[in-house]
Amino acid sequence: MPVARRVPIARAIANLCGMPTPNWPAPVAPGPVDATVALPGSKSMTNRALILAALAAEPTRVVRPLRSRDTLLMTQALRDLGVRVDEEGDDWLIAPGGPRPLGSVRVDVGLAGTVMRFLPPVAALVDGEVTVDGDPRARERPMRPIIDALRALGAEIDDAGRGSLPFTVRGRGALAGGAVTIDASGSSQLVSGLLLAAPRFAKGVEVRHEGPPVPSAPHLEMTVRMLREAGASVETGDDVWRVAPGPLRGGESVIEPDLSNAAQFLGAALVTGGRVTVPGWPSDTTQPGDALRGLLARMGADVSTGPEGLTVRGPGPVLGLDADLRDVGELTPVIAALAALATTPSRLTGIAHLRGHETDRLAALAREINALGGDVRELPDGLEIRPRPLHGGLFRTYDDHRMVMAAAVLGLAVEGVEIEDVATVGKTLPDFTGLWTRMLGV
Ligand SMILES: O=C(O)C1=C[C@@H](OP(=O)(O)O)[C@@H](O)[C@H](O)C1
Ligand SMILES: C=C(OP(=O)(O)O)C(=O)O
Repeated sequence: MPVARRVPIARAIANLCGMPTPNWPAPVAPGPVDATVALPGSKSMTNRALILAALAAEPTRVVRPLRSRDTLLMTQALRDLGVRVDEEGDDWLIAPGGPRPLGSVRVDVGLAGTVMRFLPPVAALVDGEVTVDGDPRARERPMRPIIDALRALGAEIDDAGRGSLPFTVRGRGALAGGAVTIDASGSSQLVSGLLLAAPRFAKGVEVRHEGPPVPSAPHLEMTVRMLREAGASVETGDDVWRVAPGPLRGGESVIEPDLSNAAQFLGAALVTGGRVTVPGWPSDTTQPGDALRGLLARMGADVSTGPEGLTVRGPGPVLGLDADLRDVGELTPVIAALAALATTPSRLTGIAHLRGHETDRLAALAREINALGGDVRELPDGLEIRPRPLHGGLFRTYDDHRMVMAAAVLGLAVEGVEIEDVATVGKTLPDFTGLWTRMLGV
């Protein structure tokens, strides 16, 4: 029986017996892929749009948002703060006027960086007590700089001295705001979170970064652009961002397809010598996934854009890559998987902050690719990957959606790759296995 057919039957039996979901056998590509893959909305844009809408003075329609664990956690968290979020067809409608006065509530951020960093500044505007917590791993992700910054801006936060989740924000219905200096080298989201809520701080905010470089520059541009589109006045300089106080507009916030989630599908074209088109690729975007055009071209792909979208073809061997991925860190797991299948070595640097992501991604990628026979060496801020023939085996995923995506890319070319807890991919792409098997025609 073909590998892909076994999966639903095994899962159905396991579900019926109350057993844990079995590992997912990653399908080997039956030949060069030839597919068009329409992708759901961007996680990063959806969660920014929701925060801005919650703080706006007018109703907002978020058009074609992503529905996944991270964005559903955000809608629930905002509802917990008294914000009204309604479904209308594919869209979400957010009513103005929130957050509202509360007694005390608990908010679950799961493992979502965007929720754990974007929500607390909104909680500081609430008249009430908001306890913020998440998955066990969420308690290890960097939070201290934003807790300290919110305190410096006037918030009362009880974190029992931990500097991490869980903590309680005791809001008084308003926040003074003002100037603050933070070290955001651990995550750009620490800056984005402060900026997104700042139009509602009495004095707005000036955030200055001091420390090693801030990662994920495009995500900061996304924050600034979406704030400006919502009517905020934002000034930027070298490692400094200023947001003036003022009302936010509502209206329509149209969510682009998630370009970071295109990585594995476009990568499949390269690995199999086929063709994949992603429709609706924006011509002007702040999404870091847009960098895939250049990165995949350097790895040997033929990349073109047209009215049908972005098309990647794999005309020859996969080439290794020497690249600083600091700006586009979330692309690393899939790029590392492609590098493990390449014909020449790769060196990926500038990504020390990935050790604070869903899991320590540098350690996890090295361990799991090496468990399949690979040759990956951890650097303090990256990975060195030398191609070696791989074999099948279990690929553990550590609650990390992008580890699932990386494993699926390896499985295209390596017989017998079993992906642990494939459902964890639902953090940003719940229909991943459906999209993947349809792309492959298996
Ligand atoms: O602001 C955002 O939407 C994001 C910023 C980045 O975080 P880091 O700067 O912590 O890498 C990125 O990795 C994450 O997936 C989404
Ligand atoms: C790092 C990521 O997520 P988060 O928003 O939880 O930081 C990611 O999606 O790769």
